[in-house]
Amino acid sequence: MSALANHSFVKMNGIGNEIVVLDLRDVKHVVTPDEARAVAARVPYDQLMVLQPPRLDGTEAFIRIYNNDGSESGACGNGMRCVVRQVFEKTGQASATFETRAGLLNCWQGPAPDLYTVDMGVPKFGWQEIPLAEEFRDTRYIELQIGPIDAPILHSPSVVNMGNPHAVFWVDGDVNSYDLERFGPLLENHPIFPERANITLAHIVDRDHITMRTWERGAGLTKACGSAACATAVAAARLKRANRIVQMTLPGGELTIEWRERDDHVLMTGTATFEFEGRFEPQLFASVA
Ligand SMILES: N[C@@H](CCC[C@H](N)C(=O)O)C(=O)O
Repeated sequence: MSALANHSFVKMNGIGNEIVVLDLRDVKHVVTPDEARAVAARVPYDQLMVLQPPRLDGTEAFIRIYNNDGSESGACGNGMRCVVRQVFEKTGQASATFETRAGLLNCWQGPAPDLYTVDMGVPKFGWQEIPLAEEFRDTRYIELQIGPIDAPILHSPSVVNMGNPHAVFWVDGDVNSYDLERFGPLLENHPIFPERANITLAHIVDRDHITMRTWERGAGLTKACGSAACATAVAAARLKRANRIVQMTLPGGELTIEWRERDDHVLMTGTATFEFEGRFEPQLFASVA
């Protein structure tokens, strides 16, 4: 029987990004793609954040991040804030370090009681780090052969790795006026992205404010993608079109992103909302590997 049978979970959201938090620190079990998809069929989520026993001294947990298609990612900003809130409410802590596949993340409560900040680390810009399938010396803009997509503005994204791959397409005006549902999957799976990519449309309102919308790798259209907000803020600052502290407006809410001058770390601040707790019925995993 699956180790997840009868296990408790918590449903949360990070400004509308649907998150399930599953604390498996008491169980030696790595969730399989089939189990991740079975959980999504029972409790629809964008990302499943699984806490595994810590592998390093001084860390709270090793976090595995699953998209609802069963694939794994190195980063999920909104999901991390949900994990942080859960852990802090249980332990009374106000700061902690977590390990992810992309590295160590320092997290803390603040600057207001309902806000959580995650240090998302240092962005990467090298074409092999994103990764891209071929060499681009300058990743502030890359020329993409997009093919049959009938959207002429979608051609030169900025690309950034924020623990996961991101392509940011700069658009004028309302980010909702583009058919992201149609061309998101084509761009996510474009051959230039060997590990696929998260696809964002972003509009720079002014140097302190950006609006954006994301088609997520492995999850589709979501109300918010925290790592995409970080990638977008950093890409805009790299192009000298925005300041290093910016307000990001996503369909699900607001995030503040700071690309810290002194060490190039990206700090993401926003809320994390509790929805409900539950327990998985054993039969959910009956036919699962
Ligand atoms: N919603 C997330 C990003 C989740 C992972 C992403 N879909 C990927 O596969 O890289 C966020 O808030 O960062």
